[in-house]
Amino acid sequence: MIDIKGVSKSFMMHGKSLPILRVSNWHVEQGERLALMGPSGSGKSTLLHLISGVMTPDEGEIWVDGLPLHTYSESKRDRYRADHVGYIFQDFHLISSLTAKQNVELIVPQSWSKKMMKEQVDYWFERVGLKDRQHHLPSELSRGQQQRAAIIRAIITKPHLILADEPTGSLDWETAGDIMTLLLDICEAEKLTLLTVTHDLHLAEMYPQRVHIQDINVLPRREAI
Ligand SMILES: Nc1ncnc2c1ncn2[C@@H]1O[C@H](COP(=O)(O)OP(=O)(O)OP(=O)(O)O)[C@@H](O)[C@H]1O
Repeated sequence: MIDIKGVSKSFMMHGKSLPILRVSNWHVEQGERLALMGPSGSGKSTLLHLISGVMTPDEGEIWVDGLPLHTYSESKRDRYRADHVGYIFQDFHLISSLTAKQNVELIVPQSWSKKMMKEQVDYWFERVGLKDRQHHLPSELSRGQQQRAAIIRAIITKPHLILADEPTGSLDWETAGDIMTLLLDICEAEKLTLLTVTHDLHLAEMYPQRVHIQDINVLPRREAI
C-alpha cells in the first residue's frame, strides 16, 4: 500500500537547507493499522505530508496504492489526495459556519446521487453516534463530537488510506480512548489502512502495530525549530 524508497526531505531555515527526514526503505501493507510514535520535531508530520502528497520529497520514491506519487504534478497530487486519502487532524479542521452534516457533504463527489448521499450520511452519523447532532454547528458540539464528524468526513468516500495526525491530542483521556477505538474499529471493518501519529503510549498500545519514527528516519533526532 505504501512504499517509500530512498526518500529525503530538507527545509530551508535562515538560508540553509536543514535535513529533516531520510527514509531508505519503508513498507506498509494494505489494511495495516499502525501507530507512528516519536519525539517532537522528529519528522512524523512531515512523513504524513509526504505520503498525502501535500509535500514532495527532495529525492526518492513514494508509492501509494501502486501510484508513483513522486512523479506527480501538484494538481495530480490534489486529485490523488481527494481520491485515495482521508486526513484527520488534531484540531478537526471543520468549517465553523457549516453544520456537521454540511461539513461532510462538502467533500462527497458530485457523482453521488441524492439517494446515495442521504443513505451514506445517515449510516455514518448513526455509526459514530452523532445521529442527533447532524444539524449542529461545530461550536455547538463537544470536541469529541467534532472529531467524530471529522472522522466521517475522512472516511465516507472510502479512501484506502487514513492518515491521522494526533487525532486525540486535544481531547481528554477518556474521550481520546473512545475516539481511538472508533477509528480503529471502522478501519478494521472497512479494511482501510490507518497510519496514526500519537505521542500517547497507552493509545499507541491499542494499535496492532507500532513503529518509532527513529526506526525509519535514519537522520539523528532534531528538536522542533
Ligand atoms: N515547512 C517547514 N519549514 C521549515 N521547517 C519545517 C517545516 N515543517 C516542519 N519543519 C521542521 O521539521 C522538523 C520536523 O517537523 P515535524 O512537524 O515533521 O515533526 P513532528 O515529529 O511531527 O513533531 P511534533 O510531534 O512536535 O508535531 C521540525 O524541526 C520542524 O520545525
